[in-house]
Parts: sequence; structure tokens; C-alpha cells
Amino acid sequence: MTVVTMVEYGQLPAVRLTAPDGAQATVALFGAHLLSWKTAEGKEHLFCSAKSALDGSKAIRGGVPVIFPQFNARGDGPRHGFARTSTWRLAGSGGEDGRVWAEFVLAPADLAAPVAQAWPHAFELRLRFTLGGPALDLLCTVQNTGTQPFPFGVALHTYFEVGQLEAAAIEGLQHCRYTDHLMATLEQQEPVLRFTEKTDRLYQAPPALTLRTAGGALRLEQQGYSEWVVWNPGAADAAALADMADDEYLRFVCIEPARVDQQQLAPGAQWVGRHRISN
Ligand SMILES: O=P(O)(O)OC[C@H]1O[C@H](O)[C@H](O)[C@@H](O)[C@@H]1O
Repeated sequence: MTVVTMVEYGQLPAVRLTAPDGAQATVALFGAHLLSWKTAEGKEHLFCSAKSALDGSKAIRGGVPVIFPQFNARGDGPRHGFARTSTWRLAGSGGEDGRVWAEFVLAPADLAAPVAQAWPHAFELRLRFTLGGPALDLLCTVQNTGTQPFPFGVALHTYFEVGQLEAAAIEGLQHCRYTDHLMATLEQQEPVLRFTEKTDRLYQAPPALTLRTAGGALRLEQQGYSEWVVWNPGAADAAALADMADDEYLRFVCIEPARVDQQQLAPGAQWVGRHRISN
């Protein structure tokens, strides 16, 4: 039996999905933000900071922030866009084939007035979470519902719980080109990426990666996006973040399917991004 219920997470209303095998996901309406994903054996795969705001006053530090319509400062609006700080609607939910799903939607009428005025485009952003079995699927669609093109970037800024950063390794990036935080473009020589210092890289996307941790491995796949962003702030940047404890950077890595540059979407057109996380 699949179950979809409303719960409170911190002070945020959230949707909890439970699959027939016991896998569970919790998604806040604020940001359509996935806060927790547990596979059937009860293992939590996402990190969320103990210092994160959970009251809608600012973006959540952890889980899966939805980045739209701009990545970081690559646009004129707020850093990483407004989707992560807007309240979405639950558009539907259900169960089939042993899995459970819920879909969230954000459109101009859902935005705070100043946000809608600053980004006056006719769009519909949808995010569907489907879980059960070893996989979590995140289906993101952007629809241009108007008569003028608009530009957008998008990303799923997933914070994976890794337990011990020193044991975390990403496979699948050897010989891939990336841009680092100093804007140097390089090619990765190492077969495996490990985290020994601040890491903030935009990789031209190979379709699949493997994240290995002390506790197991996750396979990450994407279609429709153009980059993988890999981020860990390191000690100094973590200490400067008010919503992260100084040593919490040792517990997570962010691996993000992304379309970092704002590209145009024609009137009536739809963009689709698929992301699957499985173990
Ligand atoms: O602090 P935030 O706005 O959530 O951004 C957190 C991080 O997001 C991305 O991964 C960027 O590549 C980083 O440069 C940035 O520091």
C-alpha cells in the first residue's frame, strides 16, 4: 500500500510519501524541497544542517534545493533563483507498480508579488518525485505558457549524507572537463574525485556517476541537464555560513544535475530534466 500524508517538518508543511517497500520521502511545500529520503531499510541518504532554517524565512540548508530560474549569480535575480524560497502547490499524488509519487507545481500566481514583478514570465515549473525499490526519480519540467521566450537555468542541489567526507569518492569524472571556483577550465586526471579541500566544480556532464561512501554507493543518472556541479565548502567557507555548523561540511557532498547557463525557452515549449538516484 502506498501512503501520502501531510506532516510538519520543523515549522514547514510537508508531504510524506511511503512506498509499499517502506521507502520514505518528505517534501516541504516551501521550495518543493526534498528534506529526507530513506530507502526501505531505513537508511537516510540526504544531509540537512542542524542549523538550517525550517520556517520559510530563508532557503533550507540541505536536502534537495530546487534552483530556478538561475544558477548561482548567472542571472539578474536572487542567487540560485526564487524557486527554493517560494511555496509550491501539491498538484497530484498516487501509486503504481510498487512505487509512490507526488508532483509539485510553481507558476507566477504562486509567487510573492515582488518576485513575480521582477521575473514577469509565463512559466510552469513542475517537479515529480517517484520512489520505491532502490530508486528515487526526480522529473523536472519547465513549460513556457506564454507568447514570449524566456531564459532559465535549473539545478537540483542535492546534499548527500556521506558520514565521513574523507571516505567519499565520486567515480565517472575521469577525463571530464570542468570549471573550478577560480574559473579555470581543467580536465580531471584522477580516476576518482576525493574531497581534501574546498571543491566547487562545474563538469560538462557525463550521464552517470557513482558516489561511494563509508556506508555504501549510489548511482546518479541524468538526462536533459548539461552539467554536474560538485560542491563541498571546506572548513573556511563552512565556518562563514551562518546556517551550517563548523564541522558539518565533513558530512556531505553536493552533486547537482544542472543547466547552469540561462538558455531560452520558446513560447509553448517544454524542457524536461530527469534525474535518478539508486543504490
Ligand atoms: O549558499 P548557497 O546559496 O546555497 O550556495 C551554495 C553553493 O551552491 C553551488 O553548489 C555553487 O556552486 C557554490 O558556489 C555555492 O556556494
